[in-house]
Amino acid sequence: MSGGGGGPIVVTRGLTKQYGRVVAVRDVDLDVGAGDRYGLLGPNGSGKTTLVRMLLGLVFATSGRIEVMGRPIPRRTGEVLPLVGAMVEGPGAYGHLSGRANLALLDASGPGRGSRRTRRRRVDEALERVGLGGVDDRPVKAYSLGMRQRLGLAAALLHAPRLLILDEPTNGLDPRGIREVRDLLRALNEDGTTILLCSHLLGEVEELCTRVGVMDRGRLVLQRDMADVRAPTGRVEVRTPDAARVVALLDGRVEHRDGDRLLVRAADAAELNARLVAGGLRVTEIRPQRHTLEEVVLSLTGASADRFDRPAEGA
Ligand SMILES: Nc1ncnc2c1ncn2[C@@H]1O[C@H](COP(=O)(O)OP(=O)(O)OP(=O)(O)O)[C@@H](O)[C@H]1O
Repeated sequence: MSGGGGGPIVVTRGLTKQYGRVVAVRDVDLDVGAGDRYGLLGPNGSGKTTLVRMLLGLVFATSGRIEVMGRPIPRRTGEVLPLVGAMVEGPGAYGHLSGRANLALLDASGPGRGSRRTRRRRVDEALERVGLGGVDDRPVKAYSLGMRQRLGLAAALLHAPRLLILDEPTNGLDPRGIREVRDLLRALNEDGTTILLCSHLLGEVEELCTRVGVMDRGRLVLQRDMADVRAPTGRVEVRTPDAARVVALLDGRVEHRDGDRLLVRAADAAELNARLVAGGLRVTEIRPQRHTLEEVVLSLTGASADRFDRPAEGA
């Protein structure tokens, strides 16, 4: 079974989950490779949460199989969980305790041992990493949603996981918080942590992820490295005040014209530019055409981009 970037970290084959008559996840073959920042993208109700819950052994599949770090789930979930940091249940915490006390409790129940001082440092470091280092001892029930989200992340980071699984990690954060979480996830990933996150936000996945999976009504309808999604299409976008003459010069290679903008079949923008200039034609702008993730997703799901920002009907 092949993974995405490095060796396989999460692999599913034919994974299906049915709740009564609702098929929440249908026949999914997921491949997350070591070192990936994998974004599982899909509108609300498309099955992302159910899928990641199955990976963690929290929900049992109806059929299909799962391997996380080479171990079959759910049979060997117990071996895998100490290597995984997860925030999928929403950032749950005891409201009457401080963030630090919540993490200390969690740490005490976790796999990592060590002296009191080691434990204290581990908690402090996790708080520091998510930007809650200076937080006072007010109870979690007084936290904003953004602070709770950060605390949930800190909990997922406590034991230096090899794999982080996060469901909508920027939920409730303001633009600055979103950027901080994104930077944090990039830094963790550079240190070797594989990241699998669910999101209904195209922009978030496009910005952060190296690999993308798109869910649509329970199916994984696309799974690709972002570099391939964003690869040049073999066409060049040209803007020129001499559009009619360019069309004549290139004879049949112009696929589309919109005023002074042309779409030209050509592999190399620099070469095309040289040819136009040599022909005495002026070029205002020229660049290889690339598809955005949004264009790729829409061509696959045939739906409006709006579906990624609000609940799907009848899902
Ligand atoms: N415990 C359950 N019992 C019955 N149906 C469920 C259950 N959990 C999920 N579903 C259904 O399965 C489908 C997929 O839900 P899921 O929560 O996995 O989607 P999602 O993409 O994560 O959406 P969201 O972002 O809203 O959580 C939905 O139709 C949902 O109603």
